[in-house]
Amino acid sequence: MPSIAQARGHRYPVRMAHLGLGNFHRAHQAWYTQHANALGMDADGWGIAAFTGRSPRAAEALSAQDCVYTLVTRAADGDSAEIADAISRAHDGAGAEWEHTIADPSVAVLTVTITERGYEPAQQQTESAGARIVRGLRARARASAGDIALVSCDNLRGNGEALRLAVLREVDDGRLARWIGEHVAFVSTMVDRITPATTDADRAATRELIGHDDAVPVVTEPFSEWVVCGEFPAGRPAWHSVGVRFVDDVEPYEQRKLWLLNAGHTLLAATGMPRGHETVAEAFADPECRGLLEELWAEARVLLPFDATETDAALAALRTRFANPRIAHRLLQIDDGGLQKLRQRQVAIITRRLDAGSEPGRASLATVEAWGRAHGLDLAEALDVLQPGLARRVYLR
Ligand SMILES: NC(=O)c1ccc[n+]([C@@H]2O[C@H](COP(=O)([O-])OP(=O)(O)OC[C@H]3O[C@@H](n4cnc5c(N)ncnc54)[C@H](O)[C@@H]3O)[C@@H](O)[C@H]2O)c1
Ligand SMILES: O=P(O)(O)OC[C@@H](O)[C@@H](O)[C@H](O)[C@H](O)CO
Repeated sequence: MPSIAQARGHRYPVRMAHLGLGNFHRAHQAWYTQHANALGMDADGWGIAAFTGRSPRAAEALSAQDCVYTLVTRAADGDSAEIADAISRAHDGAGAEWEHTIADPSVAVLTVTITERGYEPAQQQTESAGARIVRGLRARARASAGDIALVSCDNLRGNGEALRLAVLREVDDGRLARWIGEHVAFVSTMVDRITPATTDADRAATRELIGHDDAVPVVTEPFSEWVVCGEFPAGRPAWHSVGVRFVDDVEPYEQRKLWLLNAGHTLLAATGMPRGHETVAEAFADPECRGLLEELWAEARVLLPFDATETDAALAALRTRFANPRIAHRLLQIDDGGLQKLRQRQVAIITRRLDAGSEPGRASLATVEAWGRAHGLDLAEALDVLQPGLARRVYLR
């Protein structure tokens, strides 16, 4: 393993950009890119220009150490460290470097992790993620820089299409809309790797592990998965050689991930926090929360197009992942943006079950009820805030 100091000397040429420089990007897309680079199948390798979504802080902190950082893989029985070097430069996404980078013909791929909220129109005067992407694409069209693939890596069903809509909503001129139609591919993906926010204890553990300071390490779990569906008209890293699966239909994988893992997290956050739990592992160890979680999984698994053996294997892996006591995944972090998350998770399960003529699911309703209570709403009000008319569907079956 190179040291941070050695890795700082070498930078891959920027051929990829990323919007939403958070921990997840650094543990997932950047990690797959680094491992593809290490195979040496592509002589130059792929460097990433990473941009922050809302505040410049993450870019400043990462730039201060030449964008090299420690990725700590935290298993139930110990930590291992690798030096991550696929990010070549980091910037504030609000600045002009964003347009320069997106207009660069060497840049073939833009990945995004902008959270579920990032797909909505901007509040007040802030630039929405869609508007920012359009600012970049306008510069690219002007520079005749050619095709690019936009790859959504957020926990959303049909995330490639959701990104396309979020971008097109911000386009007000027909020529640019046509250029986007001809030159921009929107790629959907299922992404999975539990990656909590970094704490001071994580920084101390990293120092212990590597023998020197890293101000911005990322701690993640051993499990990782990326399923991708779409075209890359200008090329991409050799991700297929490092475990990324390319499929014709990503929807079943998205549903499995959203309705088992993410809905499970949301249930543990909504029902675990009022019981005094702070992390996923704590709530998972509470028989009350665990019982509801198992019920939720029973409600969701019947909706999935996988055979019983495959779903059993996914659930067995999830039980191990959620029980990992060394990953301090805070329920408060999962709870943030709960409204948008519940719509993708519990509400999707409830409506699919109602569509199929089944009862809505006790555990899914209990999650909505707990979330509603925390926001001063009763169950019927919470259901209608999440989806107008849903309470009527649930009660008048
Ligand atoms: N952390 C995980 O375990 C994990 C796993 C799978 C998928 N994801 C996806 O990645 C997203 C980011 O997770 P993270 O752990 O990196 O979070 P983070 O808090 O570390 O980073 C979030 C990033 O998104 C940007 N962002 C937030 N709201 C935005 C908006 N409205 N417009 C543009 N950019 C915005 C922020 O500026 C920041 O760069 C999640 O919301 C989820 O959709 C995360
Ligand atoms: O990342 P969010 O904020 O969309 O949701 C919180 C968790 O459910 C999520 O981060 C999972 O840990 C992740 O999706 C695992 O791959």
